[in-house]
Amino acid sequence: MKKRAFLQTYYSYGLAIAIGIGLLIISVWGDLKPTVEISWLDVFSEGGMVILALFWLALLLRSRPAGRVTQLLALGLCAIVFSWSMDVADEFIRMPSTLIWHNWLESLPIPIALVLLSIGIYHWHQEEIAISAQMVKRERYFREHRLFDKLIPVGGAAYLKKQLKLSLAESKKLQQPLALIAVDLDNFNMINRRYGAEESDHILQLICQLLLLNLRDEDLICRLAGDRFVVLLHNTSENEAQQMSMDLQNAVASFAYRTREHHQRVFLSATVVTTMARTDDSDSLIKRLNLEISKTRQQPSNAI
Ligand SMILES: Nc1nc2c(ncn2[C@@H]2O[C@H](COP(=O)(O)OP(=O)(O)OP(=O)(O)O)[C@@H](O)[C@H]2O)c(=O)[nH]1
Repeated sequence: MKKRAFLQTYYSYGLAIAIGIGLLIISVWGDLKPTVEISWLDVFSEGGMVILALFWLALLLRSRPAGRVTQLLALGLCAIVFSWSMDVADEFIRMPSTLIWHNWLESLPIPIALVLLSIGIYHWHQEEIAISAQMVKRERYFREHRLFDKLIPVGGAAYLKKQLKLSLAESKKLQQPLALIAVDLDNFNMINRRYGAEESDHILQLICQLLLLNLRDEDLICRLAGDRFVVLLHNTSENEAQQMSMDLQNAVASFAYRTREHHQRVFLSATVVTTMARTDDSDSLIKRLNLEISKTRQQPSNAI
């Protein structure tokens, strides 16, 4: 069983058993209230809170890998769901007024939950700092997961346009050169047909990693479309950008890869072009890059 599926089962069963035991305890000591005494408004609002907390728990367990942060947050949320469930049960069951300990079932888990959640959120914060350091070449000014590519964890075309607008404004203000490099894999259509979509997806992911390795921390890479990546180079001269584009081209050409199934050696090459941002806006700059790629491809020395 996968770790995430195991976690989901483990916490769901644990929580269901805890709630079951809690209900059993209060129903042994208490009596069912007559319908007229039940406050349905309280039942719905408290029930809604339980459903919300279950929703948070489900999102957490579905999205996070196993580990200390997940464990602390999940335990904290389980304690909240347990406490709020007991609160709902309290609306249906009347406990003898001489009993005081049953209130602990509702009130005790809450401070425990808050402590667990606080420690979990603190470690989550530390984890986020570490992840942000690794994401530095994929996000420059902001993170917007909806604009990130699902297959390859870098920004897509919409993210590139937004970042380009910000970079253009910044380079104008600071009077610094802004260079762009486009890397387009050659004959990727053939790779797709020969090795299948799954293998080609994997190759695209690896190529993106390879390009990332060859960039500086202040550069930003996005996937403009299919097999075309664009790199934004802040405060970079044309000569520096040309040198980097040659490095990227050489990196792709020397990419040594064997397919996962039949271990066939895959050879790749890329058409790489460089352009400097001048007076144009983000749309015309991207258009210019695409045109440069087509022109370079049509040159006889690049005919494939
Ligand atoms: N596996 C995979 N293939 C993709 C993805 N996006 C686009 N493609 C494929 O990439 C190929 C791009 O085709 P073209 O634009 O003709 O590029 P090309 O075959 O590299 O041709 P040239 O660029 O002219 O060398 C097509 O076969 C697309 O199906 C993707 O996310 N995954």
